[in-house]
Amino acid sequence: MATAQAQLKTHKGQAGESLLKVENVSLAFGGVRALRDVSFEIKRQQIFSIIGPNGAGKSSMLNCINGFYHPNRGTITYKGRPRRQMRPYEAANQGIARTFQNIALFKGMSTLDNIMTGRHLKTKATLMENALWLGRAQREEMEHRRFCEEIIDFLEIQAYRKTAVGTLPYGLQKRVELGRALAAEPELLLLDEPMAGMNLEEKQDMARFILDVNDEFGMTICLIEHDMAVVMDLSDHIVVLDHGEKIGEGGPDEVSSNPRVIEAYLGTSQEQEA
Ligand SMILES: Nc1ncnc2c1ncn2[C@@H]1O[C@H](COP(=O)(O)OP(=O)(O)OP(=O)(O)O)[C@@H](O)[C@H]1O
Repeated sequence: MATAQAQLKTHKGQAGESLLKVENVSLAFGGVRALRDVSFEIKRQQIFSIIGPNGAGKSSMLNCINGFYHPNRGTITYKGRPRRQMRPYEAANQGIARTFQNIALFKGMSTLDNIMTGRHLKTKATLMENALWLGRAQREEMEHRRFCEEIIDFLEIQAYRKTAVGTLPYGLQKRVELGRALAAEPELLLLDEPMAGMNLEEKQDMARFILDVNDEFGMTICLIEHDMAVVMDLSDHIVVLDHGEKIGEGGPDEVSSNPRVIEAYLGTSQEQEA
């Protein structure tokens, strides 16, 4: 039987192939233009970051990618298939998983049970089979449990597997949320501010897990993050948004020396950190 780690690797694809292409995407909420004609491409096995000041349109972009929002204009091509509109469950079915800026876990449920909810879309047994607890439902449940236990080992949260997540420190809750996203066996993992609210040690742990997920499973990761040290350390490629517009992109060196990016964002974020 394949281990969870082997299963997570099977989606690897060819490094450097286009996984997601965003072309001329615009999105407005009434008079607010959240995204204006934004284009970029995420390649397989990249760690790709979207940065920019508050209100720049970063979360709106993630919401377009995973089908929460539908762009007014433009196209998103995922695994070679262009689409204007995609519903969140379709995006999830096709291998896009996401964590949220504000943790979205079931606080009263254990770590294991929260991670198990990430396997929901992998369930093939019918409602009736589940209700009557027939053979296939039992086998699936055991298989999902084994998969989730292996994710728990990988994320080093064995000690908390039966603990209600609401009682865990913030950094560990974020790790459980990552575990739940991994349980869906995604090909594209969207992380919305994975380090927000963490202390230095928690940030270092999370950075290590993001790198391991990318290295060991070849998983493509797109993240939004305000901690520039983390972004510059982790990213292969960065896109910078400001007022809904793309104002720069490239590798960490290219982006951090781009005068437009420094003026709109890095200057202020560096001042805030000083
Ligand atoms: N559901 C919505 N309804 C109305 N306006 C929205 C909605 N979602 C986002 N906006 C607006 O779109 C713009 C971009 O917001 P978005 O949350 O995408 O920015 P962001 O870069 O993620 O910001 P932050 O770093 O503060 O999270 C903002 O002006 C915001 O108020």
